[in-house]
Amino acid sequence: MLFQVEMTVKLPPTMPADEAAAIKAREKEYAQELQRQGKWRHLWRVAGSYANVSIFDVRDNAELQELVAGLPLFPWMEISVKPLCRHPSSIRDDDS
Ligand SMILES: O=C(O)C[C@H]1C=CC(=O)O1
Repeated sequence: MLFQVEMTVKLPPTMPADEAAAIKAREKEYAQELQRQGKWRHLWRVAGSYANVSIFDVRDNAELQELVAGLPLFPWMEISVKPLCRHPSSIRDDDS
């Protein structure tokens, strides 16, 4: 199942820089591992903001919840999710 996930990161300005850097490093490792596994299919920065638009390819809603809740930055994110299905005019083979 494909989902569009939008994540906006809101770290408190009072968080010490080294703590923020450590969380971001763990986040990067986690995100890259899910990309290698094919579960996090696309990851795009929303220009001009600390936000991304992502496409997840997961078994079901429960797996999406598990993966997203496991993000090291999860406690400081606003997240919105939209379920996707194949567009009838798409010419891409990997859209479903
Ligand atoms: O930077 C972000 O958009 C937040 C998060 C998503 C992947 C990652 O490495 O960090």
